[in-house]
Amino acid sequence: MEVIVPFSTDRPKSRLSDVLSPEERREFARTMLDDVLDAVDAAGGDPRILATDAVDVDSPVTVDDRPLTEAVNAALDARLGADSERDGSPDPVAVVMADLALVTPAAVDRLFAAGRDADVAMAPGRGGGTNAFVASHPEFRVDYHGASYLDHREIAAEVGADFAAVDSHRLGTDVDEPADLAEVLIHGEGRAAAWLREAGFALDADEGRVAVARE
Ligand SMILES: Nc1nc2c(ncn2[C@@H]2O[C@H](COP(=O)(O)OP(=O)(O)OP(=O)(O)O)[C@@H](O)[C@H]2O)c(=O)[nH]1
Ligand SMILES: C[C@H](OP(=O)(O)O)C(=O)O
Repeated sequence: MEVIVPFSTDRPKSRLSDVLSPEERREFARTMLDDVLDAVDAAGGDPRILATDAVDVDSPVTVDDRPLTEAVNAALDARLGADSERDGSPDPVAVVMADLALVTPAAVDRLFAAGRDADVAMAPGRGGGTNAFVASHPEFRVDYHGASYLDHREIAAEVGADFAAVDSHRLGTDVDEPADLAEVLIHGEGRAAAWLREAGFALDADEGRVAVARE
């Protein structure tokens, strides 16, 4: 299955600016991208990075500097279309964000399986975002930001697409804020977790909810 992986090269991960410098945020975003690409590959997916600028990586890259929603919708137009000459449904296409540092091949495989049974199968992120989905309905399009998971469920209903929620801790954990780094240190098995340890981050379980501290 083709898997579009949106990736912003322009001031990535700004919500981590209290704990990482601009150069570190670029490096960390890149390690998360590499983890996502490895998991997609290992699950038998065919990743294509949809980036705001050139990225030096072993998978194909499409550069589109429009805002996220427009760029993803252009990719969906090209793949799902509303092509009246096509027989049956379009092939499913997945969109998986590049900041899912806990993702594993098994988690991607579950997403693919759900996408074979529903017109739209979607993994919400914490806080109501949309971390990953598979769509095979010709009219499904995205509207990211805010509680986009709820908006996407509504869009699916409006176009008459069956919708399935994919309940997954690994797909549901996008790394946006310093508190999310604790999840990466607790559950991460890839390069992002190793990068954080190398950069001096460790769990801080002294008070209340487990957080991270840097040496
Ligand atoms: N192609 C593309 N990808 C984007 C864009 N904005 C964000 N992304 C990617 O979409 C995913 C979710 O991004 P966000 O967490 O909303 O934004 P971010 O830039 O990573 O982080 P913040 O600056 O903290 O909001 C990540 O994989 C980003 O790399 C964009 O304008 N275009
Ligand atoms: C792109 C956006 O990501 P978040 O800001 O929730 O990380 C969303 O999922 O709609």
